[in-house]
Amino acid sequence: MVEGRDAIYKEFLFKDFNQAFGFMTRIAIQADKMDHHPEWFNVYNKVQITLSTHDCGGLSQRDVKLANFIEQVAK
Ligand SMILES: C[C@H](O)[C@H](O)[C@H]1CNC2=NC(N)=NC(=O)C2=N1
Repeated sequence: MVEGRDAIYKEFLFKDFNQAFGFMTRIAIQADKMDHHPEWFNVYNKVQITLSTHDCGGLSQRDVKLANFIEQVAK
């Protein structure tokens, strides 16, 4: 969870930038298909992702769905 707002957060670490960006690319394609986009920050091998639904000002099923997809890609 994120302090002070209804959102979920997770940090992912990879071997290098190529692995991190490949991960982001797969998420980006799925996110656009879902019309549900992450807030994220990347430095080299680190990707920090926050999910929330701006349209409802909190969490929705779409955040859970995208989070599950991200977990699968991270495996
Ligand atoms: C206009 C557009 O469909 C909306 O703004 C979509 C786009 N992507 C989105 N992504 C997220 N995370 N929350 C939203 O409410 C949202 N809304």
